[in-house]
Amino acid sequence: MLGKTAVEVRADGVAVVTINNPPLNLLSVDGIFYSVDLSSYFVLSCSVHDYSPTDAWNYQLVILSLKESIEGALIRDDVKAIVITGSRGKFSAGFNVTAFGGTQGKMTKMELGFMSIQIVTDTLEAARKPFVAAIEGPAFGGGLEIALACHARISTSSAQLGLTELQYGILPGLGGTQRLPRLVGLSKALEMILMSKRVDGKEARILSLVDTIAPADKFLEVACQWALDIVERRRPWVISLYRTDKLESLAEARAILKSARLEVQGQNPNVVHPLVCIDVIEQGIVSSPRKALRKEAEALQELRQSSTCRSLVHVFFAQRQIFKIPVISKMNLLPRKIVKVAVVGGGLMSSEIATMLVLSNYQVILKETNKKHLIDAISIVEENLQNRVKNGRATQEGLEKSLSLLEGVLDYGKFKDVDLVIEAESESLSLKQEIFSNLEKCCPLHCIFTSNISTFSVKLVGERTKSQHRIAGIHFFCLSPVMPLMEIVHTESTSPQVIVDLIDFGRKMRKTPIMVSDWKGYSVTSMLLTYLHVAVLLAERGVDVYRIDQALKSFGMQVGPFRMIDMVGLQIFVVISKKFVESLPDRSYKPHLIPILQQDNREGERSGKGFYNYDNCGKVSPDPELSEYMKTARDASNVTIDSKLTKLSDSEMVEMILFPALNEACRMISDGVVIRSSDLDVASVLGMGFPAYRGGIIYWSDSFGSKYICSRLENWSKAYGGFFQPCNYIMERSAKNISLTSETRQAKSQL
Ligand SMILES: C[C@H](O)CC(=O)SCCNC(=O)CCNC(=O)[C@H](O)C(C)(C)COP(=O)(O)OP(=O)(O)OC[C@H]1O[C@@H](n2cnc3c(N)ncnc32)[C@H](O)[C@@H]1OP(=O)(O)O
Repeated sequence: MLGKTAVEVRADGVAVVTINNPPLNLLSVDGIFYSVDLSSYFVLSCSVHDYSPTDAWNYQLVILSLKESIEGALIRDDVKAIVITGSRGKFSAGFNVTAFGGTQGKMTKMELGFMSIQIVTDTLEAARKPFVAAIEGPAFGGGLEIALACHARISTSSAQLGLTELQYGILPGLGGTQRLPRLVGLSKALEMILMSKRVDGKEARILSLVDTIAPADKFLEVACQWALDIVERRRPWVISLYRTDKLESLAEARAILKSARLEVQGQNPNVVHPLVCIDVIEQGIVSSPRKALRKEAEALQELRQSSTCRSLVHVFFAQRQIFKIPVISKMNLLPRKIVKVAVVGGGLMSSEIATMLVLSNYQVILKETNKKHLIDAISIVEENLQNRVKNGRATQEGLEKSLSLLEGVLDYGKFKDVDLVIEAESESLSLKQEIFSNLEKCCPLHCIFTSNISTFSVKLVGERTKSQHRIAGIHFFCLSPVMPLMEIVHTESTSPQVIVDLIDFGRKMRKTPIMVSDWKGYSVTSMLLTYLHVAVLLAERGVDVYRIDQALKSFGMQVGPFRMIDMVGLQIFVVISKKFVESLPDRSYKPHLIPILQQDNREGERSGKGFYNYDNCGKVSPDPELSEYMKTARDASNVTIDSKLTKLSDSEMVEMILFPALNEACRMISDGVVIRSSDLDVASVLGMGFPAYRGGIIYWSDSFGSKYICSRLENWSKAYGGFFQPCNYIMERSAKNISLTSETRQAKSQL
């Protein structure tokens, strides 16, 4: 039965309690437990079985089944110690997060307090028999918190441990705020909790989060022996909640908490849950951990109903949906191994792609036709890798290993064992078609041919081959090395196997791959470009560049648009913009300012100057000289300062810059470019730096409604041209007053 925990009492007197709620042994199956008033139940009864009318939900709430199992083991005379583990190699991935973000149910403040205090603290941690957690696979959120309350933890080296609750806008609710700092020290605990950081068993051992690591075939045995050793007093019986030896002194702790508060306020000024979490941790340190447990439960009850929580839970599930490709997912195809990748073309983009590939341990052939261009391209890869060493993200040894994976070539001689080709040549259809014909002649039959950013449809690029089934597009997002997004462009002929291979390739590159249809060469990149273009339009009409960046940062974007252009590099921005402007002139803005900056070698962060100044220590500062460039750009293009725009409030500015990007996103939904609208929420978060706590760009639109968005775009389009013209999707929905997130009548993607 779902949600059951199994108990096996061994001959040596150890009861092994196994959480058995496959596939991830979540502690609850769904949000149902929030619709039950547990507080009144637990006042009446302490046994799950006494509560017969809702026996079914008892098993929905796995933690109650766990409580029953451990209470059963505690009263048995033949049980000396208890080991808690999870079935099928997974300890527990914590609570089902669908239970969070809703406002349903009558959960009172007592309920999570009950679980945290009566079950985890008073039944488990305070038991007269020792508990040991045997951890394999994931131990996240509430799963790890149960392990923290055990008197010792044994894990495999590949186990994954973390208190990931802040990722959902809540805080650890089963005592994690109190026990983790006491086990690993306050600094480390804050780092793990505030960043929802996951560590493997090896790192957990270094942190003293686990007591020892053991091989997968022995860890349960080791845990049982450890439990018996505690009984025999050969190992310490440690109650985490009252440990103080790992905690910093009170003065140090206060200083650490103060700087953590400043940091989270600086990073995320619009969310409260990290600050609430720090308050709860502090209370445990300066007052009493038990009082803090109650505060933790109350805070969880409050936070789980917030819009931040709802948005973050939406993003969590949207991210998981992305990997589900209707039809193909059901085929159960396994990805083929990609070992060697060829990059064709020696421009800046090819060097960036080659850098990412060697960093992901792929063997790489970089092909150019011109020797000098090849040498230049390889030196850019070297420079990229050197920069990683300089800023401490890699070692010299790592750099040498990465470089050893790269080989520059001038012909196709070494393509006979290549598994994947990424063509990144300049924008000439005939050149691209010729390259694809050559690839067909020189590469093995299984090799996948892809084209990187192109204004031409992928189908057209591969037209002269007989290999349509193995042709696709790969778009690395502009900020490729930093943005964890990758687009896979499929045609109607791309085979399901190739799609599965490319999704796996994306995952191995640590990117989230989003599927888009081969549609006139425009894709998610156009959403980002529109956002950047409007920002430039406003700046050229007199709005201060740094004010624009600050307004967008305050809204929650990871970086403002001009800082982002500097990070991408003006050269790459121009290359991508040019294609966008050429193919969609009515939907793009041709920036006048950028070429003027480039004339003075202001190429962005890489050159030390762009919209900002960058010093050698990585300090970024506004440049007072920028206003001169602005003036020159205005004079050269006859653009004048627009007092209406310079008087925009910050929130009006945010809308004016983000609604056109939303407009682009809506076009992609209605044209069936993406599989589902939530894919664009993920794309905006991972590709544009849109704040996840606002749920992504489409989800966010619900806070305005289609009518408002449409009317704003219409007004701007009257004043500033077709660039702002709302698409049919928005106009139709506005006319009917339907939300932009509603899936009704959404055009179907080809997949
Ligand atoms: C009170 C407490 O303090 C609060 C909490 O416990 S909050 C919960 C903390 N837990 C987490 O953050 C774990 C989140 N999950 C994960 O990171 C990953 O699922 C994992 C690393 C555990 C496994 O990854 P992987 O093997 O790739 O499986 P994945 O596809 O992600 O998940 C399998 C299914 O479980 C679902 N799932 C995973 N974790 C879930 C969770 N915590 N709640 C609800 N559903 C979850 C996924 O959506 C997916 O559903 P689907 O099959 O319908 O698409």
